[in-house]
Amino acid sequence: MNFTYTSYPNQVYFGKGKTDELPNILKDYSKVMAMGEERWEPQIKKVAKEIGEENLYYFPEIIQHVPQSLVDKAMIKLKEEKPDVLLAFGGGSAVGLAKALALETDIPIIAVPTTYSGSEQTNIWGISTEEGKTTGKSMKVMPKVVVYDPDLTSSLPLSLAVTSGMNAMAHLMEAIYAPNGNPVTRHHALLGVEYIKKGLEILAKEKQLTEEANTDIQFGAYLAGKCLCEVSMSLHHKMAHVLGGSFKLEHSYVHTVLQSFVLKYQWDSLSDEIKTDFRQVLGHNPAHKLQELSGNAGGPTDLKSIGFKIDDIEKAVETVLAKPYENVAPLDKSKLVDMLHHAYEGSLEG
Ligand SMILES: NC(=O)C1=CN([C@@H]2O[C@H](COP(=O)(O)OP(=O)(O)OC[C@H]3O[C@@H](n4cnc5c(N)ncnc54)[C@H](O)[C@@H]3O)[C@@H](O)[C@H]2O)C=CC1
Ligand SMILES: O=C(O)/C=C\C(=O)CC(=O)O
Repeated sequence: MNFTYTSYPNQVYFGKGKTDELPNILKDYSKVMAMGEERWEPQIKKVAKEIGEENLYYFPEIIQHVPQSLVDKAMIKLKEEKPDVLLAFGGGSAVGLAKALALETDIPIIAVPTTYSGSEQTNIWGISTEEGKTTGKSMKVMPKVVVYDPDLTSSLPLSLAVTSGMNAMAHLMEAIYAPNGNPVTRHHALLGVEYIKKGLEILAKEKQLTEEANTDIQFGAYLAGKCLCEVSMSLHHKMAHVLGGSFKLEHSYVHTVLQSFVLKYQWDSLSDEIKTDFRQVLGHNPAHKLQELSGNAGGPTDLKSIGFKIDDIEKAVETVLAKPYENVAPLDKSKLVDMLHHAYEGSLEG
């Protein structure tokens, strides 16, 4: 073996009811700026009550893909309130806003994820403007503590549980074949695939987010975020950021549909060892299996149904190629256009 591996430090609490530990986790800070949608106000207000209401300022506005205008608005409040810790309560969008603030201020983040996005485990930030989405990496945005409480993700509607689980699955997939991959990350990624696959199969069978499925997917999502942080993102994430950031499609839907088509695109360039790893966890046709995991659980399987326009294919590919991520398969414009046509129709044949 011959590899380089970087692990990223943070503390993880995982289990039902772990949110109750927040007052203790926050005890060394004097002022909390909490951000999260109104659905989490009761939980945030409960923390405020326990640490003293004057010690917590609550910012309830959250917008997906973190528009710069929202960051500016939250920054004005941050300067008034002078927090020494940011509490991100919610999905990747709440965590994303906290990251944008931390990037400029170096204030630490405590994250309480309520979806399976994995953002809470990464040093990756993303901010959108009219020109599209810019992403980058900085240790300033890596949450110091992450509290995974299945009691919070249990309220996810079935459809979102499927697509958010598939968002995490996409992180695992790109970690398995990352150009700068390593056996430690790959081992965790394969384990994550097993957990998420099991959870999604329960969703397909039971037609509801059972406690077992929720815990399986949430644990897989923790591993997925960790893996995403440890290696670089490739074609799939680049394409997803373009479709989400520039064409305003829903983040987890894009990830859900795209990944089977990108895996097919990459397949012939993967080593035999990596193909074997994929087959071990996803069966003889991993791309089909990924599509089936979403489709059988009622998730989307084509770009057409999630609002992508066929006329935008060329522009999307050009945007990807203008600033590509390093990728295992060569990036070829006509092949990428063809891939998006197949993804538009939801057809893995041909
Ligand atoms: N920087 C990183 O490493 C990563 C960043 N992201 C970013 O995160 C954003 C997407 O995050 P997501 O979590 O997919 O979406 P989100 O945070 O926008 O939430 C999606 C929807 O789910 C609802 N929701 C959240 N938790 C819920 C719950 N427990 N029960 C019921 N409804 C709930 C929200 O109200 C919202 O309508 C994107 O901007 C994406 O770029 C995503 C993954 C990794
Ligand atoms: O696409 C993902 O799920 C991973 C990374 C991002 O979304 C980057 C961001 O925070 O915008």
